[in-house]
Amino acid sequence: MESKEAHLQEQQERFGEGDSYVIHDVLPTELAAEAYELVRTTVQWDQMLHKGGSVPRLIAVQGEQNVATLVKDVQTEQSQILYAPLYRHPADEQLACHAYSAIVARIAAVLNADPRLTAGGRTRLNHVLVQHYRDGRDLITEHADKTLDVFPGSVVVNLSLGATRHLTLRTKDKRAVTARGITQEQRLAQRVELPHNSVFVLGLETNRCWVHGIRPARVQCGESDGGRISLTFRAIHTYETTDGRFLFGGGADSTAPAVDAGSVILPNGAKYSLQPVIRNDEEAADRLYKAFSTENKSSKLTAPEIYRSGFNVI
Ligand SMILES: O=C(O)CCC(=O)C(=O)O
Ligand SMILES: [Fe+2]
Repeated sequence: MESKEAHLQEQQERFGEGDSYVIHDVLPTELAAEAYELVRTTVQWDQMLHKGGSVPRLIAVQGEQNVATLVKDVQTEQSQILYAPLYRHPADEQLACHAYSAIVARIAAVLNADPRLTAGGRTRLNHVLVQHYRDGRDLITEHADKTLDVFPGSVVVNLSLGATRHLTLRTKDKRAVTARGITQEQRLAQRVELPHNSVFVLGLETNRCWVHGIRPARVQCGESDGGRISLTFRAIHTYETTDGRFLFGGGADSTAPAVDAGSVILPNGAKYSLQPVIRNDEEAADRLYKAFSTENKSSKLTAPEIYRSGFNVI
């Protein structure tokens, strides 16, 4: 049994740096049949603004909400505080993170039960960016996913529902390619087919060295003009209290001056000090934007080198 599975895994086509691949027929048949319509009709869609314009697709953000124990250092009294994962990426304003809706929670439960998607159970897909490509014209431009808030060692899990589209992968740097005895420096490109009910697993090494995007459908080449919904699940290790006042965790600035906001103890026992969220600080927002832009371009720098001590700006 085990060797058959290992054999199948070996045969699987690998993309990017070899840590990325497609898994087909991920959701059980019944769930796969109703998921597209249920997500489309029940999710609260938003328009996302980037550089003053609407991006060409609809977006919704959801995450697992949990209750932590709030501990004030000077008091013995404890209270409870609600928090949710925080995933920061370039947008004029971060969209509100809603609790997992019923259909998204059902999908997340299936994905979280698969050890390939959770680093063998060590990480948890606690956040999703849901995107509706309404027809073949909607797209996402090439980018690297922003890993400031992503759990190191996790994978990005991108579930496709509806019409088949293709994801384009392209190396950030030129690489030496030899064809017919001639060596040239060029950016490599790969095309990944994303049919209904497939998951594209994006490994973080591929994300460091390659950008990815979804181009408009090539209808004349047989691609469908129909709607597609992608659910990009991530394991996030930065959190925001749902009152919007504090953040904590992996992507928060660990060197910020201590405040007496107290600490939180999560259900798993982990303890973090609360950092006040910084808003409307152009200088801080600009530094974060520059770091995002570096992640789009650099294959040399790792996330800790790009984001250093973290950020408290949203
Ligand atoms: O829709 C897709 O499959 C890609 C989504 C994506 O790349 C992202 O949300 O970062
Ligand atoms: Fe992406």
